[in-house]
Amino acid sequence: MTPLDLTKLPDFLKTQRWFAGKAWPIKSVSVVDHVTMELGTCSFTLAIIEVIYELGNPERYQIMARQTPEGLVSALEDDDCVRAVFNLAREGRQVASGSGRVVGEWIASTDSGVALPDPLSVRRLNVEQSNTSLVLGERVIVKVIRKLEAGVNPEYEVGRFLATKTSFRATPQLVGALNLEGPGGATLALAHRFVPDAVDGWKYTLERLRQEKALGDGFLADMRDLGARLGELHKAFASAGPDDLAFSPEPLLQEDLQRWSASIVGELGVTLADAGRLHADLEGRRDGLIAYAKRLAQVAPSGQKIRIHGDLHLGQVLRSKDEWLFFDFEGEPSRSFTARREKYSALRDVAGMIRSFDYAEATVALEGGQPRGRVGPTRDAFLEGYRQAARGAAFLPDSDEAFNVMLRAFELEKLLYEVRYELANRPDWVRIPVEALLRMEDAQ
Ligand SMILES: Nc1ncnc2c1ncn2[C@@H]1O[C@H](COP(=O)(O)OP(=O)(O)O)[C@@H](O)[C@H]1O
Ligand SMILES: O=P(O)(O)O[C@H]1O[C@H](CO)[C@@H](O[C@H]2O[C@H](CO)[C@@H](O)[C@H](O)[C@H]2O)[C@H](O)[C@H]1O
Repeated sequence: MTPLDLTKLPDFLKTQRWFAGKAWPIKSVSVVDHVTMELGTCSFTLAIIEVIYELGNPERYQIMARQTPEGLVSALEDDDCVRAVFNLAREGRQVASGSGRVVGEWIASTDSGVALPDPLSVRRLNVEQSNTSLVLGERVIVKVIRKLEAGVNPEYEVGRFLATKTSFRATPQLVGALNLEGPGGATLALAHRFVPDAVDGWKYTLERLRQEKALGDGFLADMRDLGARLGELHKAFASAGPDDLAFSPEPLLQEDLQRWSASIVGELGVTLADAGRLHADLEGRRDGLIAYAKRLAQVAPSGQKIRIHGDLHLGQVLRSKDEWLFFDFEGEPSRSFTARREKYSALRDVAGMIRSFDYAEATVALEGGQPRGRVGPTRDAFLEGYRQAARGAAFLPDSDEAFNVMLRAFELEKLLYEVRYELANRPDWVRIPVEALLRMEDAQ
């Protein structure tokens, strides 16, 4: 097989949808590890490359490509190669790499439900995404992970935990994975059950808000259900035994609350410094907002820290057959894997979803002046479902007051994250979290 022409990599990267560094001048690209894949009719190079920019931190990416006289071509454009990559996981095969090995894994306990058609069709998911997803036989969705981080991938770890250690099924089950073991170790691909005809929660909610000026009972019942499923997800996380160190619940201590509170105050400083130039009126809210974070440090500690979803919003749930399913457990993309794997208060996920209701209402209002005021009932229904499902759980704070103070502080934390996220990615959207910050009443 012709080796890859490394001098062509920067140009190749700039044409790839998943490449996050398009705006930055590249200084150099080097290969950290590679595998020559000779898989039946398909041959290509799987390479882990490191991109060094003129400015900023280096990034690692996975490419699966082959050299042709016309230039580099992605192997995933070839259906046979997609099937061959999938079969590495399906058959639990191993292939040596330059400094480690690629290990395929098929999760036996979920196998029985995945009857794959033969021949196995391949469909590319043409959506804006930071990875590359392919649907096989309309039964399995394989996500080839592009930007690689150091450490254990939370989406792999959580998917494996839920599929093998719990009976929680409100999620497309993880059925297989490809991991690179060795010095450049990383999760390379994940295979989940594909949910046909699913609509994501964001599209679903926007549609309902567009149609229903006054929210109907059906929509509020769906939101109650969403809350209940989240309560069950948290109960599944909290069910880990004491030997499962990555998942077992831990007591929530005063120092946790103090650490989280200090971190929110720090994020407030950074965020107002960035956003304050565009939205001068935010500065006047600084003290009022700091009070929310400070109240968090004064709460009497109760409940537990558990593993959580970590980046929960309406785009991270699917609606299919009148059921909600949670997916994409990779956590907030801007944080390190270590930070995303930390145990936290479950209320952080609750706050994330509540923020999404405000985003949905603001989006519909911007489209054509639909009335405001629908976040409150949506939030109430969602919280009612959550509290009912999680009632008596050891991970929840032991008083309503602590519940509310913590929830408000995590809503503020998410709002600040959203301001930074929007400034970096979608400046036109920054007004949504900024306006919500301006609306926050003074903490009691
Ligand atoms: N199991 C699944 N079944 C059906 N559709 C899915 C499934 N998982 C993901 N999707 C769809 O694929 C899109 C991209 O998946 P996601 O895991 O969010 O990729 P990325 O992390 O690259 O953004 C999602 O927005 C969703 O619409
Ligand atoms: O889905 P990702 O893991 O990439 O999450 C990131 O992008 C989200 C936007 O796509 C962002 O979510 C924010 O916008 C949503 C509407 O597009 C809204 O529903 C969310 O509530 C809001 O936070 C998310 O924060 C970011 O991590």
